[in-house]
Amino acid sequence: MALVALVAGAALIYYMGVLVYRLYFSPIAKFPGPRLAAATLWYEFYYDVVQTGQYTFKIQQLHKEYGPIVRISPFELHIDDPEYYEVLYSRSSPRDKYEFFTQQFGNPLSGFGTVPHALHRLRRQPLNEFFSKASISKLEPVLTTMTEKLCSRIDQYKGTGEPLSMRHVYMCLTTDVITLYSMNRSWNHLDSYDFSPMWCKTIKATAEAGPMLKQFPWLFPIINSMPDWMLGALNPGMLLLLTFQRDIARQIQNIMDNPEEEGELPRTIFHALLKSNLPVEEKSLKRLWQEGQIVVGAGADTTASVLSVTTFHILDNPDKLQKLKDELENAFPDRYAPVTLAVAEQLPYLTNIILEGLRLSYGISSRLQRVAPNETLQFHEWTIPPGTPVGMTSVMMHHNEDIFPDSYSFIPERWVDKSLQKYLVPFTKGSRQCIGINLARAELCLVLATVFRRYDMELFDTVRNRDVDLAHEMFLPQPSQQSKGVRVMFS
Ligand code: HEM
Repeated sequence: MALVALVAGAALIYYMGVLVYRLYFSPIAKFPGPRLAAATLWYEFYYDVVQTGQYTFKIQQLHKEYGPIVRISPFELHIDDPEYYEVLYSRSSPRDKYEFFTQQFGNPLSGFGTVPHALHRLRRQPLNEFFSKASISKLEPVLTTMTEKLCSRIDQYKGTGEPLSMRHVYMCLTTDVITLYSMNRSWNHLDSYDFSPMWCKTIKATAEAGPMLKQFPWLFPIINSMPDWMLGALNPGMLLLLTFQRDIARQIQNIMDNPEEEGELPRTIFHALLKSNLPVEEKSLKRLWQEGQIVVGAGADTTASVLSVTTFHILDNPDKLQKLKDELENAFPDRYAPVTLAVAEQLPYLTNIILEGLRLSYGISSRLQRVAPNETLQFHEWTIPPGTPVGMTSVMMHHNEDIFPDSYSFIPERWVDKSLQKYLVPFTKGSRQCIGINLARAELCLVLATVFRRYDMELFDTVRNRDVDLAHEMFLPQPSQQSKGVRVMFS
């Protein structure tokens, strides 16, 4: 009994000490923000886990109350000032990631999950050529074939009055493209009779588990050691994720066992990594499946979400729809001929539609922290000590009313002013910018041009604030839990 009291007393003194340190002596003690957020990570936990993806909205409010820089946790700062974006997300100065945040994905060995700047540079380098603009333009025939396959599936529904759930439909396409391109084996989701809704669920469940895993990373080994039946009963989403990981690992093991000849480009990202001059420990199966999981996960839902949100906004604005249709008809007189990327990319209205779609779908909706390991950052009168995680958020950038007036409205015309592009950050900027940006842009351009040239489309029971607008911030933006998705009828 006395021992228990002693331990409890010692723990209490320890936690009081931590509290006093965080509030008064931490290197970021002087930054404005709620005292509770400065004292404990439970503040963030409450908004992210208990309230399900609400911390982004709370941070928005905190900026209104405390100004453009806020301490949002015992360790982390957040900035809302579009002019600071390129300083924080620097291309030239070293920027680490923030381990507390990246650990939620369970992929510390992937480029995406890598914390130190130099190691990230090393890991990313062998993949750069694979996803360069030149490599992606060689991929056009594959993209065209996949887009035609998408159309043949849409044709089955055309004129039937049966709506299609566009995030599922688009995600089949984006998944087939990224798996074929990066692993040389398409998962053929476009062949699925119901557009693989389970796959969308898997990615959503992965993102949903993130906030909890971020706070309690020791859950990972427990999850990994559970038998499948138990995990499936406790959390079906996690089981889906493990199945996805195992599938990729099997495929890589196959490649490692049968290294094959190569064409102009390595046949898969794994061939590229295996033949690179990375040190041998960087070529382990464990690291490769983590890289594979990130590339497939990052390449599928992000692009599908932008396509689906953009489709909604075009159809929700009949005057813009007509303008787009006129431009496409002019450029591609035969509505059934495949669209060519070189022509589509030059169309000014389509280009502005895509920019506006990217703005209103945000890309990744959570804050992305960067840590300047050796540099003291200066933000107005505030001096930020080296090693401090600082985040900014695309949602706040894209709704800055000084830069994007009437920011919740879909106004492609605003992009006539090219200087605005500096503030569009769905792919973030700097050394950690999305590696798939060229592929994503090519997919957005080809798919939107093809679908809107070929079909007459109408929204089906799709309500913006229920089905489209950001309601839960789960790394990827999610609409309300009542959402039935963006549903479209084709004729
Ligand atoms: C519209 C579609 C897309 C958007 C909005 C998007 C957005 C982003 C963002 C914001 C990041 C940085 C994340 C961070 O800082 O933590 C990122 C990283 C990444 N994205 Fe994308 N992405 C898209 C499509 C793709 C595609 C098609 C691929 C396929 C290759 C891809 C692969 C990756 C990878 C591998 C990373 C990690 C890069 C690194 O850390 O070096 N993304 N993406």
